[in-house]
Amino acid sequence: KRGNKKLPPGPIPLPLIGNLHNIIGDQPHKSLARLAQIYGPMMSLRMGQITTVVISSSAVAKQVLQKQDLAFSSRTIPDAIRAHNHHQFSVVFLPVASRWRSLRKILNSNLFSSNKLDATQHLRSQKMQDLIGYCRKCSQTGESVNIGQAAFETMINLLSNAIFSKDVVDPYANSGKEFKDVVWNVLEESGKPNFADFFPLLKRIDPQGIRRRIGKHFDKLLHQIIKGLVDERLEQRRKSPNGSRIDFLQVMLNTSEEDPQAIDRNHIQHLCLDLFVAGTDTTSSTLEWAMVEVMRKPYIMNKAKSELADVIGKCTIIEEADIGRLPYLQCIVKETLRMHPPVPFLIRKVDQDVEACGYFVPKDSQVLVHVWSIGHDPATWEDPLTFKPERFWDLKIDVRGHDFELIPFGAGRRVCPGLNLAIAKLCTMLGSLLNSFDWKAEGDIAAQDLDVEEKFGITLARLRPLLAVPIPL
Ligand code: HEM
Repeated sequence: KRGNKKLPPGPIPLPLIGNLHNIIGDQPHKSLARLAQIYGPMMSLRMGQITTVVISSSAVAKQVLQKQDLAFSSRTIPDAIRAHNHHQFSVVFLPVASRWRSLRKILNSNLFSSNKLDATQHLRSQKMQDLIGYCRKCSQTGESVNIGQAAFETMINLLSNAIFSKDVVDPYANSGKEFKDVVWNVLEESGKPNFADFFPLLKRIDPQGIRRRIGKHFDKLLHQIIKGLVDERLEQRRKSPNGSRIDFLQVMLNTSEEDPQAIDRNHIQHLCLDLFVAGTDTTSSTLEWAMVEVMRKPYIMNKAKSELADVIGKCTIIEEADIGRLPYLQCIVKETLRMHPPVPFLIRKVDQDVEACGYFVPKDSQVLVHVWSIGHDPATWEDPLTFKPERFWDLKIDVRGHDFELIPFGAGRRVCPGLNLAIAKLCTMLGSLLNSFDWKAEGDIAAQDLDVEEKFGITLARLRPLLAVPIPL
């Protein structure tokens, strides 16, 4: 309590563990949504020793992410992320200050601006052809495609082409497995619950703790694989200083030479790691959910296929320029992001005492904006548990962080910088898969019976990978 302002309401914490018993389990997003129905859209809990404020309505989200954005713009740093001091270099975890600003500016101007995205469209189109080629090969042998994994590999190569102008994974030859596996290991370790995050005192007993576990994967990705790619480029630049290649690595190295304050060698490597970690699993698990939902409902599958056939023509790969003419496809992608946001909570922190919505939020509180709950709020969404792309026909709610009823990419100054790329890729991957093949579930399962069980980790993925057999049209 401060003055006449109190902490938001919440369940009574137990000694030591606080409210961990209220949320522990494999579905913490659902446990927190249930608690919010009792305690309201702004509630407080103790997660071990950490005061946590959970925001579960669009109105309160708008207050903290738009009106008081700066006060809520830091992030809690999980202990794992301190391995190799990643938090001191990472655009995802740096506080909103000059270093973070210059990294965001480099990303926005040189990788994600609409001009840059237009100019690099052909590279991504090639990766779509690789994905469809891979599915075609599976269709000839009758093999199933692990949709999430195929999309994960596609995203890795798509990013590696934008950054390094090369593929780092070859799904046909199963080479480049190391790169893919290391990115996956980093993701998996970062998603594991870690008691040191709830009980900072534990860090005194074992200061390295989880960092040892994740550290070796960070080390491999940062100091061996990414460093190797950067070294290789520096060598090429030495040999031919007037080389004409302009990819994101080249831009970062040029910027670093002109203004070492803006970005240095360490930041370049950590930024590459950030992009592979933030941009791959988020996009591939959303695509997997979209395929599951479409396969479960034949009327959605047929409607999407007939839109694609009418507008683009059957068996054609979808280009980014086509997306504007495919409104139903866009509705499917938005509905997937509403039902299955890969990032169920925005994780923020306040660095000072703050007052918001009449409550007191003490310095260093963790703040969770409950994206999943907001997207399932029955006050906004009729029949929220049903997958219904049609709801977006006449609805002017978008996913880009301006409409607080649906914020799968976050909002405010920390909004996801890769959102336009992610939306474009979700539409082109889904559209191309649907337009090139019919799909059936592997084994004896009827597509309509595919389950929607979730696995809570670094992303909210499907519990079992979707294995689907492509049938040539
Ligand atoms: C479906 C795909 C994606 C989803 C749902 C998603 C979602 C998010 C969310 C919720 C945040 C936190 C925003 C906040 O706190 O307000 C975020 C941050 C971020 N995302 Fe994405 N993202 C996706 C794809 C991508 C891609 C493709 C990239 C880049 C290649 C990317 C790069 C980043 C980065 C660098 C941040 C940290 C931004 C910062 O803290 O300043 N994301 N994303």
